[in-house]
Amino acid sequence: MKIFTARQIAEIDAYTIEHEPISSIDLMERAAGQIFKWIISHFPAPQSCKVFVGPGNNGGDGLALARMLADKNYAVEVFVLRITDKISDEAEANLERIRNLNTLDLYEMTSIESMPWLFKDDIVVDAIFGSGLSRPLEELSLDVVKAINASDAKVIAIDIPSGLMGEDNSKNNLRGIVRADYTLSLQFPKLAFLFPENAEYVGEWEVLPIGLHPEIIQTEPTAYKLLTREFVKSLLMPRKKFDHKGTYGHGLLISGSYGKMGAAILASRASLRSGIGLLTTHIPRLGYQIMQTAVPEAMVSIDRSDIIFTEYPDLSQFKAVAIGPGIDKKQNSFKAMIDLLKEVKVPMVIDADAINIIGEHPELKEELPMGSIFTPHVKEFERLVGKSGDSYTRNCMQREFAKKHGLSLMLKGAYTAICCPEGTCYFNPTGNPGMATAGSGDVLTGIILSLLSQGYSSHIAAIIGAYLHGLAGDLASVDVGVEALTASDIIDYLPKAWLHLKK
Ligand SMILES: NC(=O)C1=CN([C@@H]2O[C@H](COP(=O)(O)OP(=O)(O)OC[C@H]3O[C@@H](n4cnc5c(N)ncnc54)[C@H](O)[C@@H]3O)[C@@H](O)[C@H]2O)[C@@H](O)CC1
Ligand SMILES: Nc1ncnc2c1ncn2[C@@H]1O[C@H](COP(=O)(O)OP(=O)(O)O)[C@@H](O)[C@H]1O
Ligand SMILES: [K+]
Repeated sequence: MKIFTARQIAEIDAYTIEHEPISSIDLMERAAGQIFKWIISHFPAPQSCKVFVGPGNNGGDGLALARMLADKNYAVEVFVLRITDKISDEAEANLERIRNLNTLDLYEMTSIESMPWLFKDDIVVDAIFGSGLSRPLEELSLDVVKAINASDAKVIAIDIPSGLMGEDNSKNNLRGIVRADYTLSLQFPKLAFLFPENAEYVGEWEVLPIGLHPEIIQTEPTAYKLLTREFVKSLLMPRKKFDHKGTYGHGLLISGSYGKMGAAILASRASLRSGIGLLTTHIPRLGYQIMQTAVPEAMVSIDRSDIIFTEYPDLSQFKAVAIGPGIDKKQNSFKAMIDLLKEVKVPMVIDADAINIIGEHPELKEELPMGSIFTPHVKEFERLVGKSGDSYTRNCMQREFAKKHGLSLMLKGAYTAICCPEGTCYFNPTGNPGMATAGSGDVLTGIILSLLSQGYSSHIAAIIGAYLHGLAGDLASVDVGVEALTASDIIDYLPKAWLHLKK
């Protein structure tokens, strides 16, 4: 699913109005109708609704919604914030439609003095500003937002919480953003919803389709996409009857050190559960018996060191190489890593301490093999790319780094972001907080190595890997819950995740 900027959404609205064609007021009616349907199914009447309305079309949506709710016997009070004398034509038309209704109460607010008391059982509809917000809130709208945030009422934001910018909030006044319980986004999610620091404003969000024109949605370019099952499924390569294990490639996993052999086991098992033909896991000597016992399907390559990574096997037979899970950052590992980066010609997955080593030795950035995949979490990302104060800026840095070095850079988190060398950034919706547990990143590395070995190109391996990993975690959480979920559970649910993805 494409994610557009606020400016693009305005263009898509305008295109729809001209080419469907549909009048702006009817499109608004459609939007309000969708929100209305959502509210009556989640909060059936009778309920007390207080609708706060701003000067633009977001306010217009709120006014149309208020009429629909009143008609359905909700106790509706509408508060029109008189922020400016100008009010959009569609909002004005909807205001006219309710002016003489005796099924609702209409108030004009010129100062915070007329702010109503908000009760715990009230539903507050936030229709103050939508995607047309151009600057941080001030004066009356800021005061109203603060009052809404101070209440215990259930807050439903139309399209986007008022005060939140669709993309860049690095210069916003954070006290002037509605903290919604639910955000009902029209047709598309906003980029800002995917950043962790905005979760407290957005609450639970849902996308409500309003029938914007499919032609422009298809042709309008965007750098941001949210992964869907259909899209990920379309990337899968079918297995053919006469395929053999050579068809699915031989991968090399360099993993583990003294005290961290578990990482090698988790990544190996995940790789084998994701379709790889042959797997060799290179580990320090002392891990030999552990590996052979825990993962009999994997071949084992033994380092001369008992406890760390210091060398690697002949690379000619491998279709992909992954390095990182549990390797540590000792000096000899760093040296072996330099040689490896110089010699490798196949795509790599670079994770954990392998990322940290490159972060500590910036000169290594010049050696990064093209087409590789980096899988940092935020801390590793900062060591590799640099620090930033907010997620939007971090995302810009991430896209820039991926382009500059010609690689896929995946930033792991609740909406893992995968930035590709050509500039697109995909966000992964699968996964849950149960996956914030030791070793779940190692599992991801194993899955991606497996996909690369099978011949998937780098960014596609990253996309399928992230989606499948999160899906396995989601399916596991249904049975074991989020608290008890372990990285091994993610591996155990990979079979179900594959079946679910291919359904
Ligand atoms: N026909 C359409 O274009 C549709 C628009 N829709 C709704 O319209 C919204 C976008 O409408 P608009 O573009 O009118 O934008 P808004 O409703 O967000 O309002 C923007 C207006 O507020 C002013 N403004 C912006 N920031 C301000 C600030 N900080 N303080 C004071 N005034 C400020 C702007 O100058 C502009 O007049 C969407 O979020 C959605 O809810 C939906 O009805 C679907 C159809
Ligand atoms: N709240 C969350 N929602 C969805 N996925 C999550 C969440 N927390 C963690 N994950 C996923 O779990 C994995 C954790 O990786 P990482 O931090 O490297 O763990 P480790 O180093 O313990 O292996 C990532 O793929 C991340 O996207
Ligand atoms: K809003």
